[in-house]
Amino acid sequence: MDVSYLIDGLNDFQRAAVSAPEQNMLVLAGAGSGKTRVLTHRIAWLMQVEKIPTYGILAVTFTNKAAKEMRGRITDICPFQIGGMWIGTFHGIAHRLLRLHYQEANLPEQFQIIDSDDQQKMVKRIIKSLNLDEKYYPAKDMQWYINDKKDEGLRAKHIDAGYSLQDKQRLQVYQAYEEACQLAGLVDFAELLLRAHELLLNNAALLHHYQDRFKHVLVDEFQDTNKLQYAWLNLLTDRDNYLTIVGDDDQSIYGWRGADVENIQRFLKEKTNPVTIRLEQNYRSTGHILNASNKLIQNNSDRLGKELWTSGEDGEPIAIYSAFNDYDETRYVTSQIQAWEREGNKLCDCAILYRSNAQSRLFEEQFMANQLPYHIYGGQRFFDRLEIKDSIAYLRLMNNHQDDAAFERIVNKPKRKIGNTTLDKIRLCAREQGYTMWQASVFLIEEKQLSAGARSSLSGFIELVSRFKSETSELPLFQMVDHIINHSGLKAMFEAEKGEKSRSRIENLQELVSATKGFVIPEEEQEMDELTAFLAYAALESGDNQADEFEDAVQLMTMHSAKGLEFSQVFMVGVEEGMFPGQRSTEDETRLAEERRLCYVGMTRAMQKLTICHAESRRLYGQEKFHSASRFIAELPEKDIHFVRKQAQVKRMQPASIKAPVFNGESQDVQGFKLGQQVKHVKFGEGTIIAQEGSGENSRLQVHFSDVGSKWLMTAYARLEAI
Ligand SMILES: Nc1ncnc2c1ncn2[C@@H]1O[C@H](COP(=O)(O)OP(=O)(O)OP(=O)(O)O)[C@@H](O)[C@H]1O
Ligand SMILES: [Mg+2]
Repeated sequence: MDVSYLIDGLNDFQRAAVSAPEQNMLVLAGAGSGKTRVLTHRIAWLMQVEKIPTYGILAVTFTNKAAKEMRGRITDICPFQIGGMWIGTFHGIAHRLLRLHYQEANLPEQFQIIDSDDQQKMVKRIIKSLNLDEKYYPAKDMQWYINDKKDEGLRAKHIDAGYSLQDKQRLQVYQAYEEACQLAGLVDFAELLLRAHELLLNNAALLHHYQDRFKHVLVDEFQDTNKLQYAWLNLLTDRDNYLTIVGDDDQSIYGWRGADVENIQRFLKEKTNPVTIRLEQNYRSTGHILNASNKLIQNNSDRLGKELWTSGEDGEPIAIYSAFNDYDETRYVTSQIQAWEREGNKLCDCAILYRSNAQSRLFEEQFMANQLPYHIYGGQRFFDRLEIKDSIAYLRLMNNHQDDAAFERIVNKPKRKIGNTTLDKIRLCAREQGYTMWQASVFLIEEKQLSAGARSSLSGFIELVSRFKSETSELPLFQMVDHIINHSGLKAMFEAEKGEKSRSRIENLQELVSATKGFVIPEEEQEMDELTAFLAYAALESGDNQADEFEDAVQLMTMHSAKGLEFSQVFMVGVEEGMFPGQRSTEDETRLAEERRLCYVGMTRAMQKLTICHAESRRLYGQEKFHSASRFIAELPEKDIHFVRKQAQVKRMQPASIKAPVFNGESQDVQGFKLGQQVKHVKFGEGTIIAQEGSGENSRLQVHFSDVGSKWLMTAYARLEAI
């Protein structure tokens, strides 16, 4: 078979990696050097040249989207079906293993995955049930504590209780939480991995089976694996099989979540004869973008060290836009995107990257006003909407009566007169008897330990859920969901609420029916029944695969979620001291280095055009904040950047000298005033209009006065005079 097409278009180093003999291998290289491409071609090569069957390959990626793309790319370059290949995220793969081997993993067959929100609620209930004060043990902190320990591979029983009361009680919460989850058959995200690791660690036969099966395990974005993930990979490839890792230490951006870049060194030390291949040619970005990102990252110490070059053109210098404020920043970006579209480019080739999700709001408003289609990644997932979580909780409880998280969520939803007194009794009974909420309810009903009213309401609920199970057991999934939505009272409850919000909730319920109708069990997950596979999908799906992804729309996302992606034109916004790097990161070298890596990730997403924006003032949490440009901007070489409005920079240093700012963005008239206009106020003196909000009677203007600084004024009452 002629496989030269798999290496033809590659450079020598890429080719060496793709066609290497079977071995443990590290591909260490900077952004845009073709790591992901090499990984895909390597998989195709292994199958065609080394004759590794599809089921002999396990590929791990960072997101579901990346997994889907990788499957697509391999399909494109392979002449045969690759259905049996395992490609997924750590969570997805761990989940499959646990489903397949739930008994060995000591889980009930119907175990369910809980998300972070459910987890927090569970932790909260545990803290309460242990009579601990949430002031000293905030549920969120305890949740972090638990997940952190799990990421390190530690169960409560492995941890030394220590001497302080606080340590002891935290451990007590962890232990009680573990017990509650075990009883209810619930598995949180960190638990998926921990169990999957223990599953292999404690079952030699199973471990050998998978070691024999997966001849090659290949991992993309390896720099962001945590200790436990590495331990699992290491264990799985500890026989006559091989681990290939692909990564870039300069792009390690999840340290705060336990990712450990030391894993690269561990790999080199612990695996047999690891071979390192470095790729140094960048194919993604223009010369200016590449050079500036290289220079930026050189400000970090402790790097493995890489230099990237490109044979491509220098392109345009990076544009630095100094906005007056956040509105100005938004308007500028919008006008640039409109111009880009007018030049015949596609909107989906254009991305706006920010440090935190909250920054998307102004862009959304501006895009809506300008009728620019946009897609936000990492916004609220469809499956996280309240009404969808409610419906899914019914499905879960029907599927597994012991699911306490689902029970708590819907026992009184819609209201069926099961109040807190009854619930507290159930919780107490559950704790004392070691029961789940369901078991405790049945017990209390049978033992007649509740008031007649409470008993009848509670047995009504228990019967309802049991009935659902028998009524729907023969139905296809979408009819099952339809039945539940209509007969649980959920739909009627939202209908009774009236208003825009409830209308959209009802539409979403309909959408859920459609989603289940269109749901196909992935080819490689055929062992699961439809309901189980769907519930897993709802829990693990990233929310970024929604239909409008295919629409031509501007892409908005955090720099974290942009990892691995590329766009012709990129805007990085809010690049200010206090925002990026964030306030807390400026006080800590390690955090600052991680922020710089994030900046490197952001910049290297751009192929042709990169614009970095910062705003001199910004409304945050209802307050006006003044920020200077980020130190990261100052770290870029002069020759690779171009200030779009240098004047604003000068002005920032000497605020008193503001006279006639040049305004480049679009501006609309607000009651006769325009952005950038000079005005006079009776009390504050002379100033410049730097922002506007709202329209007509309710409009407000922000004016920067030479003497007193910036003030927001109601246009209608400020009695401003144009000068
Ligand atoms: N040999 C090559 N010839 C032409 N284009 C290439 C070559 N290798 C990679 N590319 C292209 O360069 C771009 C970057 O490749 P890829 O996404 O694989 O890089 P990466 O190293 O995984 O980047 P990141 O670190 O951001 O994940 C892609 O558009 C890819 O198709
Ligand atoms: Mg990549």
